[in-house]
Amino acid sequence: NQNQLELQQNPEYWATQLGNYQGNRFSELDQINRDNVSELRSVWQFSTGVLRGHEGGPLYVGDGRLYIHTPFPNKVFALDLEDEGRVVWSYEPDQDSRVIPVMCCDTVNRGLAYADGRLFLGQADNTLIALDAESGELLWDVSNGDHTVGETNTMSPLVVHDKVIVGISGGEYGIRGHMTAYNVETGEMVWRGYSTGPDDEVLIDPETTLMLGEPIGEADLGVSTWPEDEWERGGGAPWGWVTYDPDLDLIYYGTGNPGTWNPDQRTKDGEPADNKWAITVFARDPNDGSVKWVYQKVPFDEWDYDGVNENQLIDVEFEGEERKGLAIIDRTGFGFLLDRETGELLVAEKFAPETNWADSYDMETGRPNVNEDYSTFRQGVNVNTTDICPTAMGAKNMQPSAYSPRTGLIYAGINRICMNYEPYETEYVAGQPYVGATLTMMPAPTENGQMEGRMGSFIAWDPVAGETVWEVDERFAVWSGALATAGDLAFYGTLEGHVKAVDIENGEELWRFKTPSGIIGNVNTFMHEGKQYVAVLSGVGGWAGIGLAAGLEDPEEGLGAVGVFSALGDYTKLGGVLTVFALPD
Ligand SMILES: O=C(O)c1cc(C(=O)O)c2c(n1)C(=O)C(=O)c1cc(C(=O)O)[nH]c1-2
Repeated sequence: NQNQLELQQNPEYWATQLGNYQGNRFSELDQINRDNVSELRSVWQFSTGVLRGHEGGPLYVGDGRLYIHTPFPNKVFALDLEDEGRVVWSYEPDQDSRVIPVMCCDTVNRGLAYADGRLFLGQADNTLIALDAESGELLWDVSNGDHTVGETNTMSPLVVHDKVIVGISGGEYGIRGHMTAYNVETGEMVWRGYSTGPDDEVLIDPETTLMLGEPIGEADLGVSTWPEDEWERGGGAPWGWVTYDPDLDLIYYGTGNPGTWNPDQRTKDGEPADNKWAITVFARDPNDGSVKWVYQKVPFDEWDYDGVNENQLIDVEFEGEERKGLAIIDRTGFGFLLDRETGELLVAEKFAPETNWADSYDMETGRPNVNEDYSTFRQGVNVNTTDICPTAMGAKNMQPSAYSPRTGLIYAGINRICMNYEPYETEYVAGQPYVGATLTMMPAPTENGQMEGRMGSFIAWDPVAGETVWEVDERFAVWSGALATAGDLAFYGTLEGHVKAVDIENGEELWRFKTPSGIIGNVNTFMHEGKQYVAVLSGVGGWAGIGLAAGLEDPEEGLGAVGVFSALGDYTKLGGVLTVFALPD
């Protein structure tokens, strides 16, 4: 989209949730920098009036307003930046509250998209809407799914050309994932590509769609790699972020976990089956949805390693050659680097050293070398496989990472937790959970000098060398999106509610501020009338904060999240607040 591209190229704006199409969450602004960040102060705060987890962040497109959103009921606010956040307009959709209990991981929403004077929001109940940014008036709405069968929406749409592209959630309800494009002006559906099923519905051509750089060759793997009709309940919900390369004209996203979490129900002839195309990176042509290449990160998932984490598009030098790279800080604990033109796998190394479900990746086949001791399938149904690292939450969840072209490093908040996982036989009932596993979680083992019992860290990752350059321990999982700036700073939030700025070179903490609630949103920055601002939504929740958000107390509830984060309530409580920071005049 030409307007979105122009806005992204202006460093004063923050026009899309990930900062640019490439997903880099990097700002060229340097008014706030290493030397003065200690003076950064809150200039105003705004309470959204909504209690549960606040993900995503504010957009700024140069019109003197911040556009923010909330979790269910998905209110939208336009706030006047020149008048301490005065509400210019607000919009509240009318939604069926029966969607709340079918949202797996809190009633979160990852934010608005913007282009050509329109704001786009994917409501929890799958209604995709376009609002007039000037007035807040509803321009059109369209239904992208049915919440009565467990389909919901939490993701932020992405505008590419004249299309707004949106996925769907419901991997824990046996839905069939898809990515869909709608016309920006009318809301009319243009294409839909499913994650599982026959090629003509996934929009794969086995003769031309590549896998590891070669044509797939075999037809309908999205059907044949499942037992019977299990692909119809196959999950693969693409509920995370979409990135876009304007030169190659390709969009990139990953699909979530396959159907039930009980691997035994996804075998063929009693042996593991690939369950394609769950946990797969898709490169699609945004014009017609056709698939250019696929890479399945985890064939036959046994741990809920949803593959939806953001695909950062970065240009790298790899073995002496310039490559158009795609980097992932993946849920599996591995940092991947792929060629984004062909889908070839270049690097797969552990960024969370405790990762034990696989020892490594076979770079020829692109498959993980699974460790049988932690294979929940080999250990068996109704057997509790213990001390698997990372947990089903992944070594990194949806919290988007940042990339600085100045350092060539990726900055990410990560999770340091491990789990016990016991699969059990489950039956599909539309609109009911289709999970089939019981989980408990505990802090990952620490090494000398690391914070005892720490459950998170903030890391700088070299995506080409496949090495962690520095890391900072955090008490809880870091569930907030990172920001990197030309002021030599990296920012992130913590579940206790701190927003922190660290030295991008070594992770040394230079500034912190305690917001009113835990942070699972993303730190954004922009400039208005010569002043650089930093802004973040706080409001604890998400899967990590589900105990607080949904009032759960049994440690096994929230699939083990309630138990491992039970101490969180000692540090923070619920409540959505936008905090805007600037340097003193
Ligand atoms: O498979 C799915 O459909 C699905 C959806 C979502 C979601 O939409 O929030 C999450 C997950 N899975 C999931 O596995 C997960 O770890 C998770 C964390 C969060 C969050 O916002 O904190 N959402 C989700």
